[in-house]
Amino acid sequence: MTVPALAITGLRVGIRSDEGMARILDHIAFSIAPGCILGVVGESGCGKSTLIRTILGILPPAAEIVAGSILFEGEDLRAFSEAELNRAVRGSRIGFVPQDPYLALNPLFTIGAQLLEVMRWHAPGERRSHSTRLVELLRRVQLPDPEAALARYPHQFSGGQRQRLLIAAALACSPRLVIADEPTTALDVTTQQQILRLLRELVDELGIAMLFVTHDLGVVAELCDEVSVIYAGQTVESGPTAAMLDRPLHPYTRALLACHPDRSEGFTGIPGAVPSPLRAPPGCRFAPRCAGARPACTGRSPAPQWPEPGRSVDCILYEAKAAA
Ligand SMILES: Nc1ncnc2c1ncn2[C@@H]1O[C@H](COP(=O)(O)OP(=O)(O)OP(=O)(O)O)[C@@H](O)[C@H]1O
Repeated sequence: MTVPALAITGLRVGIRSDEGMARILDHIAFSIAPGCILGVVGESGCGKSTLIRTILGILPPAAEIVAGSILFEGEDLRAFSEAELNRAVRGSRIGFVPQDPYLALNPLFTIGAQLLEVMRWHAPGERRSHSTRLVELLRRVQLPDPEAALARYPHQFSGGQRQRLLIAAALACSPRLVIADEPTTALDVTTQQQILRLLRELVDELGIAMLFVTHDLGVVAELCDEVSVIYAGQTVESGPTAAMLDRPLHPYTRALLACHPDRSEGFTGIPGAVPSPLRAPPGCRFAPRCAGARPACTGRSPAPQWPEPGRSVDCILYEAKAAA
């Protein structure tokens, strides 16, 4: 059996505040096989950034992992020291593509200086061999005139070209997992399509796994093999993309789809807002916004159900169906 590139189970992250300890992530679970792209979807405030920070080991001081495991290629990331994560995981075995290509590059240094520094930090070696590999990478991400690009500054590239540079930076140390944080949000639609196509090609060609975090189900439909939907810090539904978009099970996934202009007849929003983890409602956190909520939904958290092979849903309505 193939070892998943990333397997997360029962992940809980708490955050201390003046109002007490809040569960910012609660019962997060998913896994990603090599060569697969998993989309993690949720509205703003659902905990997507916290999830990324937890995996990369860069939570703010007030936050801590309370329970669960994060296995990266079978190794428990929670057991790694800060120095090991820094030297051998972040930016090397796990690459990262940030959201905003305009902010992520330092305007004062050339592309060559910035990207070669990343490569030297993780793999000290001869400058010339790093340069050769970097030029190959820039060619692979379809950046025009890659040799000349090394001597240029970030402002001399378009947004799409900067995102290609950041993808090259994420791949520079041959990662086994790439985490992409809404990498196309700041781009126009045509450039977005080109970047999505490039990411798909790279994953297929290199056999790496990708965790693609987004609020956009349209992007998920185009790119991802599997989807995990999170709401208020909890995984509510996971499964293969096509099945989930055709037959969403959880009321939140259905509501998200109904908000998408390409996938709904009349545009409807979801009433209310994602609750702060400090004031999370009891029971199912989506219940106050759910059209199908029953009194039992606020009494306790739903247990995960597997109504079809490869699909999971955390909703009391499916517990009743399973028991029938
Ligand atoms: N340091 C912190 N202290 C207190 N609450 C926090 C902290 N960081 C995040 N939160 C809260 O945790 C929840 C999840 O935040 P997070 O930034 O992970 O969401 P997100 O899905 O990434 O949102 P967005 O898409 O807007 O970036 C939010 O309610 C946020 O206010």
